Amino acid sequence: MNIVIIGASGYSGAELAKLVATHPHFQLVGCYVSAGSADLHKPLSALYPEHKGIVDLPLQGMDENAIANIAAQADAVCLCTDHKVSVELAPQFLAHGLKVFDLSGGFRLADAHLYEEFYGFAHQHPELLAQAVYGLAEWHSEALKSAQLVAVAGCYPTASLNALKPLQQAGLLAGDQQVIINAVSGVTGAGRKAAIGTHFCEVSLAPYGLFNHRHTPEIEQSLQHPVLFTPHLGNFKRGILATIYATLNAGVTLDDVSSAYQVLADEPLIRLLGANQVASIKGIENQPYVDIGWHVKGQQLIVSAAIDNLLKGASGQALQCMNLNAGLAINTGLV
Ligand SMILES: NC(=O)C1=CN([C@@H]2O[C@H](COP(=O)(O)OP(=O)(O)OC[C@H]3O[C@@H](n4cnc5c(N)ncnc54)[C@H](OP(=O)(O)O)[C@@H]3O)[C@@H](O)[C@H]2O)C=CC1
Ligand SMILES: CC(=O)N[C@@H](CCC(=O)OP(=O)(O)O)C(=O)O
Repeated sequence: MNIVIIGASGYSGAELAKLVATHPHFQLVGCYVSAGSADLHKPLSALYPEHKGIVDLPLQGMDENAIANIAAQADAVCLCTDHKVSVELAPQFLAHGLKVFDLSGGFRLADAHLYEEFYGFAHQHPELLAQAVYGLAEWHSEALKSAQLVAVAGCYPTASLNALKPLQQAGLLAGDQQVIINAVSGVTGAGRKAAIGTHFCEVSLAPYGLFNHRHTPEIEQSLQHPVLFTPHLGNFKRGILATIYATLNAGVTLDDVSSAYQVLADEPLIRLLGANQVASIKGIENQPYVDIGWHVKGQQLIVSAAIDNLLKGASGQALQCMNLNAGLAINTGLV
């Protein structure tokens, strides 16, 4: 596949550019930013010196000729752009027959009305929501093989869902109890553009998005179980640690929980740390995995799950989806 990345100068786009450029079967044929970008024409490696010799392609602008130029040279585009930009761009590429892998939340929710409530805009292409395949790679591998439009799963949902879906699927979670998810993200989760809230000297561990973060409906849609999700911003660069509290059905044992996780045992990018183990940021920084550990006391369950937000939470998982779509092993180019 010849691949173009839009939003290549951002944190997830730059990470994905490196993964595609070093992939054994994909070719990176273009890197794009907005038409008025301050980084126009610079090689990506001028912004990210660690990419030197790996991705030296220049950043091109999304001007009026860009869509046609990209359609002439690429088989697929990766949208590493803001949700609203992705919603605007995706249909234009689909109309040219290109595959679209969108890293934003623009196509993740099935109910268009939720976009007004949780994203703050009315969705302009609700007809595409039913067509989009949710890119939680390990859980939708069959549908991803033939998808034209992939809505790569969000970062917090990726950690939370891989930790909870095995238990939900095995019927272990008490149906009348909310699951509580407290998750801490590094600052790269907020993107590259400067803002006072993510300024190094201003960041202090604190919750945000209480009761209204857009990942709540995304998690609930896939889990089919109510959650109380609270994200936190931490003063570190990359990684997400989710600590999850749930009530188990009466009689469920630690062994039952451990057995339920075996559904993921053969997945190369999921590391089951096991019972009485905890996941950590250190374990997954710059790694493409999700790490999961669990503890049980009576009916109480605590699960910890960790991912690198820019890899398993964004570009790594996008590459997993692209691998499946191209008929390759899910971990090609990752491990
Ligand atoms: N960071 C993370 O951990 C994760 C991010 N995501 C999602 O991925 C997407 C990108 O996030 P992130 O990498 O953090 O964002 P950044 O803010 O770091 O990067 C955004 C990129 O989009 C470019 N851009 C802005 N406007 C346009 C436009 N109109 N046309 C083309 N390119 C444009 C920017 O360049 P310029 O402004 O110079 O044009 C930049 O390259 C978001 O939707 C985010 O929600 C998903 C999972 C995790
Ligand atoms: C720390 C921080 O700000 N994180 C972002 C989530 C990361 C992201 O970009 O969200 P998606 O995975 O939905 O694309 C936020 O809470 O909005």
